[in-house]
Amino acid sequence: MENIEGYIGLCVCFLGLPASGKTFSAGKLSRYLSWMSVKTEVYSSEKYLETEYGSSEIIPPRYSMTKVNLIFNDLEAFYKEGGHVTILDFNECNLELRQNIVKAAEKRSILIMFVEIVCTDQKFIEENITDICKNSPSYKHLPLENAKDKLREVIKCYQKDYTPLSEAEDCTFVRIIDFCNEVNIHNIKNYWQSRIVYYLSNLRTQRRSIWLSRHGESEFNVQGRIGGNSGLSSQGEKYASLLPEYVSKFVVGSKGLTVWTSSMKRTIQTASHLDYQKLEWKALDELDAGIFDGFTYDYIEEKYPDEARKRSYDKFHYRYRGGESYMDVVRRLEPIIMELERQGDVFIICHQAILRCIYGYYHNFSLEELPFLNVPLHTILKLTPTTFETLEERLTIPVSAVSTQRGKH
Ligand SMILES: O=P(O)(O)OC[C@H]1O[C@@](CO)(OP(=O)(O)O)[C@@H](O)[C@@H]1O
Repeated sequence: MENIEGYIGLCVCFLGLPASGKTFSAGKLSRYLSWMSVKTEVYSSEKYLETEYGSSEIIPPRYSMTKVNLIFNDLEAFYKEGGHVTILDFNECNLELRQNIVKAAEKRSILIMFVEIVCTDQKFIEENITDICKNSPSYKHLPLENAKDKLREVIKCYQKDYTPLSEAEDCTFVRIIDFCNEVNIHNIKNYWQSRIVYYLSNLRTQRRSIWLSRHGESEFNVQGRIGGNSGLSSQGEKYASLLPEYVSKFVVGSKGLTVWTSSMKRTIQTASHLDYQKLEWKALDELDAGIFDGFTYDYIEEKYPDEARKRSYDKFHYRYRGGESYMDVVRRLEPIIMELERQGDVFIICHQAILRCIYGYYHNFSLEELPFLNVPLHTILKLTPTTFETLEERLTIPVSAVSTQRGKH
């Protein structure tokens, strides 16, 4: 991330009532930025209230100037160690808190951007209340029904002095109302702020899943060759022909399903028996192995030992001569991620390196870990992002296939 002129870093400050979907959006934004190589950290502002929270008192504690300064001292330390973006998640939205934040940020040359999340969907709020009460350190020690009553009371308290952001405040903000049905933007100053607005205004906070699979085993997989555009092996064909049966069982609500494939033969063949709307994406094509396309790993090690060494030394950044690195793949997958965040039921059939990058985004793996993630052939993954983690189910289809997983060496 390039420096933001005149500032030591950017702080994205989420405001809104508890259970409105803020923590989900803040977590997703953090994952997205980290995946795009922007060093990002979420600071749970609640942590700074710990001593008072969890008592039998319903009136929630407030962030005094002293507390806001404590938070900002930590943010400052993060930027000084090379961090780029911090994300704060406040369970309230009032003028005094904003003024304290602006003061603390100005003093330290931190650029502030507010994100106000508004939700009026009672069903969604109630689901979130349950989720928070089961998972949040402030509530999970209480019996569920007591915790829910307490949180509802806390929400009422925060509602009393809720002041929406206003153009008159002269600060940068985006207000997202009811899952992006309405988005208000004010005073965006630079490239990263506009990227963040774009991401957040595509993000659907309602619970939904995506399904992922590699193509069926290919002829090249059997021969241990990388890249290429070969067709499916006989085992791969079997996988493709069984897919409709498993997809109809495993993919809930599959009527409106869209199947995304790459533009390569092996993914298109794998999807060929599926009777759903299909979309081909060039951006989902496998990592380009450049001049090594079609080679085996043994051959590369024998003929190009330096290249093999460089790749095993830093697999994420290593770019094949005339081809791509995993980092390049992440860059080209960004529009796919953006589109996925907007869409409903999607089943993606793609390739090993591509799947590792998408999977890593949803599970928040570090970039260095992506090239080693295990995504076996003939397995459907169902990922369901929630506020606190991405839930995963794996369905292995009983058709044997070679393993193409290689450990670190
Ligand atoms: O990054 P590594 O572990 O080499 O794996 C990526 C490779 O996975 C493969 C299989 O080995 O994907 P795919 O099955 O989609 O063909 C190669 O084409 C590709 O080069």
